[in-house]
Amino acid sequence: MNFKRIVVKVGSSTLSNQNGKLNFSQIDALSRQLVDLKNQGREIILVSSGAIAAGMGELGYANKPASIPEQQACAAVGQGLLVGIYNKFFREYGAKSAQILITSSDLENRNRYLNAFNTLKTLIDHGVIPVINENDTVVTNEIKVGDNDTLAARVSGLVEADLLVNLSDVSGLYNGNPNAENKNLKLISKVENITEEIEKMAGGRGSKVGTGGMETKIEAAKIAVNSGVVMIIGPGKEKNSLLKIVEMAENEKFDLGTTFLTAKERLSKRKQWLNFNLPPLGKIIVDQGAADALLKRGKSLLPGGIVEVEGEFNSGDPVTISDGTLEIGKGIVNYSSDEIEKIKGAHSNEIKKILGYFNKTEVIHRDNMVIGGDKDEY
Ligand SMILES: Nc1ncnc2c1ncn2[C@@H]1O[C@H](COP(=O)(O)OP(=O)(O)O)[C@@H](O)[C@H]1O
Ligand SMILES: N[C@@H](CCC(=O)OP(=O)(O)O)C(=O)O
Repeated sequence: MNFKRIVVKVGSSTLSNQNGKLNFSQIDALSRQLVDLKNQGREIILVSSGAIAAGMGELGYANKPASIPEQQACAAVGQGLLVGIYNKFFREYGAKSAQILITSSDLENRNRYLNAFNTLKTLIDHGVIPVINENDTVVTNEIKVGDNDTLAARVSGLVEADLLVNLSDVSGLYNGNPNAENKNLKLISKVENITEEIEKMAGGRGSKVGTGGMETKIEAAKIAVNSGVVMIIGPGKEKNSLLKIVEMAENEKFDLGTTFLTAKERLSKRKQWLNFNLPPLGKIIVDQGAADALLKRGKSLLPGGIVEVEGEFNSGDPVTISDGTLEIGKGIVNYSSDEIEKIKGAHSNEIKKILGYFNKTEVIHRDNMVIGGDKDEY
């Protein structure tokens, strides 16, 4: 396998000490390895946490402050410091870098999503290593859950990366939380399917500076593998671990960390955006016939198969599709929740009579839909 385009995510716990002071040897070693990978002819994007941790030291906090505004203040102070340090090391090793601050809601907006792609692609074409972090000043949820893991996965789908390496303070995913003083834990070296059993293994954060723990890394792995990107969780602090991980992955070995394999083909960029970046605003529940048509026969959703509508949404909004028990997909609707309430169960040629006007035959067209079990879409 050839991994040309690689996204590397590094956690706060790898870049800083428990007291919030930055670990310069670690940042130096990471920068050197990133430039080595670039000099091997690869395209590299770094998603780096560590702004809050860097700011903690600067503003005199020994522990992560409890309030979100204080954490945001730390991030604002720390982000500049962090990027300055990366810049220094990258320049020393002969590479250029750029700062990109981005939030999940930026990626929900189709134009911003495509703008982010265009900027990243142009930077890569110039041989620059983009350094991405969440724009912590304007978000609160991401700070609470440590969304850089999922942000890195979304970015890896956005740029159509071949590999996402998530460097952490653990060697990979264990069959239990090492934080909970579990003994005799086993490292899972390869995950072919992210089953419920795998999800249950993941617990919360392990250090005073990390956020989200293994839970957010498993969520990230789901996004990555469904976007056609292999993801590896590996030890950030082990000497030359990043170089070793990339070499190992190219040789299809599984000696270091945990590798999440891609089971399916990459979703198209538009379907990735719909599936992983757009939060649903409502739910449409369909009958068994419609569920079968969507799951097995690649059909669009017509009003006749709809039994229930939940939430309030407009035409053009994203919704989930459920068979009443399980979520079977996601799509963008051609009718509002009020309109669907009126036309549900009806034949498409009755829409005009019921509403007094006609928009589209389908409530959700196949092109605007991602269905979980539908192999040809992955
Ligand atoms: N099953 C598990 N296997 C490995 N680590 C786990 C597991 N469950 C929870 N963890 C915790 O997740 C931590 C890594 O996540 P986190 O603290 O957010 O670090 P980072 O800053 O690298 O994102 C580990 O230190 C570990 O304590
Ligand atoms: N944006 C925050 C990091 C949030 C986060 O995801 O942290 P981590 O779990 O260390 O990757 C910061 O730079 O401090």
